[in-house]
Amino acid sequence: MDKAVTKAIKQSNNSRSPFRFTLFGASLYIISDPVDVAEINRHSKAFTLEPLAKEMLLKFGISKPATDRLFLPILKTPRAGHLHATDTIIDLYRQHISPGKELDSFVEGDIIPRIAAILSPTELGLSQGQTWTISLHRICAQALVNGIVRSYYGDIVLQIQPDFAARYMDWERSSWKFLMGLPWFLSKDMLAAKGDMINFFVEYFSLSPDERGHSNYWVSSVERLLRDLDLTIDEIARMFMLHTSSIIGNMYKLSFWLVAHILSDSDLLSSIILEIEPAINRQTQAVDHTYLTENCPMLESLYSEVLRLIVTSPMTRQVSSTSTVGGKTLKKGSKVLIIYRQLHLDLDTWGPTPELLQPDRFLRDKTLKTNVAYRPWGAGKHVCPGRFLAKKAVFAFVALLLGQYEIDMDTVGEQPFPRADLAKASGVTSIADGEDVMVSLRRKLA
Ligand code: HEM
Repeated sequence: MDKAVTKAIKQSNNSRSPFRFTLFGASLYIISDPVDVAEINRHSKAFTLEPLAKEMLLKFGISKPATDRLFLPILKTPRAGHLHATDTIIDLYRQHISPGKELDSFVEGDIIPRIAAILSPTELGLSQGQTWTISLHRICAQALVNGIVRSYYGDIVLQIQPDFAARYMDWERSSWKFLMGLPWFLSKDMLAAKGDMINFFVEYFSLSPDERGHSNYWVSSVERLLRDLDLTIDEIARMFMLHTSSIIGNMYKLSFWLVAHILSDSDLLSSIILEIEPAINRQTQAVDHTYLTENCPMLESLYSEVLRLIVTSPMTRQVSSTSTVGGKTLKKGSKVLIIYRQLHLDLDTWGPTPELLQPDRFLRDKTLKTNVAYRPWGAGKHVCPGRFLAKKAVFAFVALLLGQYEIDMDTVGEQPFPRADLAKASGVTSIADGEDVMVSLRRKLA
């Protein structure tokens, strides 16, 4: 999709005005001017997500009556007031993982201990002096898919699905077939992976709270809400599968790109190790996540720069009242498509070679983070509620990996920097097939 849209923008003489484009048979307006994108994000009533979200739920197997109930205002929830269940679920994310005590206790009590356990020398079977070679993609998925899923649903996940990450990857690899509506006989792998994921959640939500042995504010609040709306267990499973994909779908890929960039530049590696060192205790595996997010300017700048280059998520909205954007009239009922990558490669903002990574770009210019051409988390009503959690989890992962191990990209065979698969537009860019890198780990002295 990225290639097709870039080509279409070039064919329109790099015009930034909204233009019509046909994608997989559907007609859309492509919006690529950062100012127009900001306009659309500001007017969430005129450019709405609701009909598209409903379409997705129906396609994902939620019945029509249940989908309708998910969009009816619920008055009895004290905080939610007039919100409907779909908005209430987003509100619950914000209550749970916006900066504050709830987020800190989730990060300290669940997230860091689980990532630390997965990355511990004992778990990896590494004794002092030994070197171990492992796929970087695998270690990122172990820590930031298995670790995060267990933080949300508890360690019972291990019993229901010991390698949740591997099953999730099967779904991620094949989910484009679902999105494109391929017939069943061409989608057997996707259907099997989707079925495995749904079965996991059916099994989980069939357990009593005692049997689960773990409770998470967001999971139990959303479960209660969906049960109150009389969704079936199968529908509850499907809803959680969709949301769990938002929770785990991007952090492991972001960590992969972040660590790959750090390892490919020895000066950058040294400066980041120096920055994170005070935040990690190798003996206890304790991580000071506040220190990491407040006192590591180079890591912070690199994180912002990597996000700029790897967030490809397309944002779709439906025009609910005829509006003018960028001098063009967009008719009610039409759809708009914003590809964040187009903003993030804007020549006026990022200079003549926007595709090149500059680790200290955001350190040199502190205004860039709020520039209209920088929106890795979206903006407006639908801005990502998980951005604070994502940063803390990814920084903790980087600190636990680089703080505990001497780590090298395996240069046997002279691996070039891994290529991204820009054809799959799913949030953070995936690693192209066969582009994983091997890294060798040696335990540092405690
Ligand atoms: C690297 C990590 C992540 C990236 C790059 C990312 C990116 C984004 C973006 C660009 C949007 C806006 C989409 C739109 O406007 O249509 C979004 C929305 C969303 N994100 Fe994230 N996200 C990440 C992590 C997370 C995490 C950890 C969670 C939950 C724990 C999460 C939950 C959500 C949800 C629920 C929405 C929909 C919000 C709404 O519709 O109001 N994300 N994310």
